[in-house]
Amino acid sequence: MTTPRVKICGITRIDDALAAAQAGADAIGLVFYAPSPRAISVRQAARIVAALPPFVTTVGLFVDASAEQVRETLAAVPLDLLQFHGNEAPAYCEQFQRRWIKAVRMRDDVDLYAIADQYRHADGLLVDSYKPGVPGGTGETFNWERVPQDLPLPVVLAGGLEPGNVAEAVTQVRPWAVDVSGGVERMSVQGRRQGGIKDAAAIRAFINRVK
Ligand SMILES: O=C(O)c1ccccc1N[C@@H]1O[C@H](COP(=O)(O)O)[C@@H](O)[C@H]1O
Repeated sequence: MTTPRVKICGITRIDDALAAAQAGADAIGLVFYAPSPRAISVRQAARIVAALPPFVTTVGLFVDASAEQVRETLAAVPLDLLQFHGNEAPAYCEQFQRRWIKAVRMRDDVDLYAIADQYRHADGLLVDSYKPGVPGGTGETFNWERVPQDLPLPVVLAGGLEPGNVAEAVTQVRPWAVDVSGGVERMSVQGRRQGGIKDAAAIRAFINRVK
């Protein structure tokens, strides 16, 4: 089995981006979706990308954004890949002349073969948990048995991954990559995740478990 790539999503601070890179992350994700606790401004995103060492893929996450918002972001931030996490149609995703992946929220009726066919020009399918009213970053897992091994697109597994469950997830699903956000965030004293603030030790533990 190929060792899965790791994307650390929801980065909002330069120090967290550098911690992810030093721990061996293959990609970082920047959330351009205002309602998210991990939302980032274009200006801060540009600063983070400029601070990164080479060979770390920069991913811009959008949720049903206008095409203008995506274009304006691309003009200011050198993103390598776009992650569409809403209800974007294939033609919309293809218009930016940039590599892209499509997120699929695993509702009960989802047919991943049909979606892979519909989004056949994507560079990958990101499979995430379904929670009504929450487009992503749910911190919840889903039934990994629902992800077939023979999809025609690279699979990025997401949804509630953390250092304690990622090894099992990788063994079961054999994804091309894994994506984590909440599972490597700092905890408050009340035991709540601090949206957008990462925990360097948790990032290291997560990547060590995968690799
Ligand atoms: O991180 C967010 O706040 C977010 C908001 C809207 C859409 C997607 C979002 N994040 C993505 O959700 C999955 C799972 O996150 P988690 O590990 O369960 O917290 C992941 O792909 C993030 O990139």
